[in-house]
Amino acid sequence: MPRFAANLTMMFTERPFLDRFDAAADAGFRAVEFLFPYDHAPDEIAVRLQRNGLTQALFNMPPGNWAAGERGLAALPGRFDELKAGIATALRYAEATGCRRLHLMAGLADPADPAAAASYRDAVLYAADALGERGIELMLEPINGRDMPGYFLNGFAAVEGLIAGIGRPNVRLQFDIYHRQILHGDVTMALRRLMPTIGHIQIASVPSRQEPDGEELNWPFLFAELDRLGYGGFVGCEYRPRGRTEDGLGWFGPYCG
Ligand SMILES: O=C(O)[C@@H](O)C(=O)CO
Ligand SMILES: [Mg+2]
Repeated sequence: MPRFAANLTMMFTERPFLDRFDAAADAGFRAVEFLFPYDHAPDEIAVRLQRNGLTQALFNMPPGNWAAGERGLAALPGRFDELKAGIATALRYAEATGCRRLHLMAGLADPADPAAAASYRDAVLYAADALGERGIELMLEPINGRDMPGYFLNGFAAVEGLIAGIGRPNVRLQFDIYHRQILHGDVTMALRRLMPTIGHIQIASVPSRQEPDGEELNWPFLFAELDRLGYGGFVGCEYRPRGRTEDGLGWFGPYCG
């Protein structure tokens, strides 16, 4: 049975961030993920995890100035020092929370620009080694250009090629099924082919990005497929509930507990 992680950036937003840990545990989740923890001290988050018996499945490294529209620094030439400082910050949070996976966002840049491509590769190598020393996996996630126009990592092929050629076993694919379906479709065959490189999976219905309980994809089939493929990682519930989060958890009933 897949191990689902509630995404606390999108779910349980009826409550302040730190209270969402309690709500996720009350709803039956044993793991959580979120985009960014940096508005709160590492220990505050660790306390919420511990008191609820939750595992921190994943979070993102600092993305630059998110409020100003930045979506990562890795592919931005000239931002390497800031990127390194962000990785050091993320590692402090990973240590406090016991998190074994960190996502490095690429940023808004033209994938055909050689300077952006070189910057991205250097950033991935640096992050891979910094995380690898601590036994942490580095996640790279293709994101569709409708949700994030201008994002550097806007297709699966580039990530697949990078992971295959970079020679760092802790660099893994963050396979967000929502983005995959919008970008390329063929979700099941991609899961089968890419399973050896997948370090984390995320889900949301397509196209609404709401509960994984309908629309384009057959969720019970996909969840059973993850079991057939022997996927042992987490499945992040990165969706925006249609209404109150708890009211939309009918899909989770068979997998809870
Ligand atoms: O799919 C997404 O958007 C996220 O996983 C993310 O990390 C960036 O927003
Ligand atoms: Mg995602």
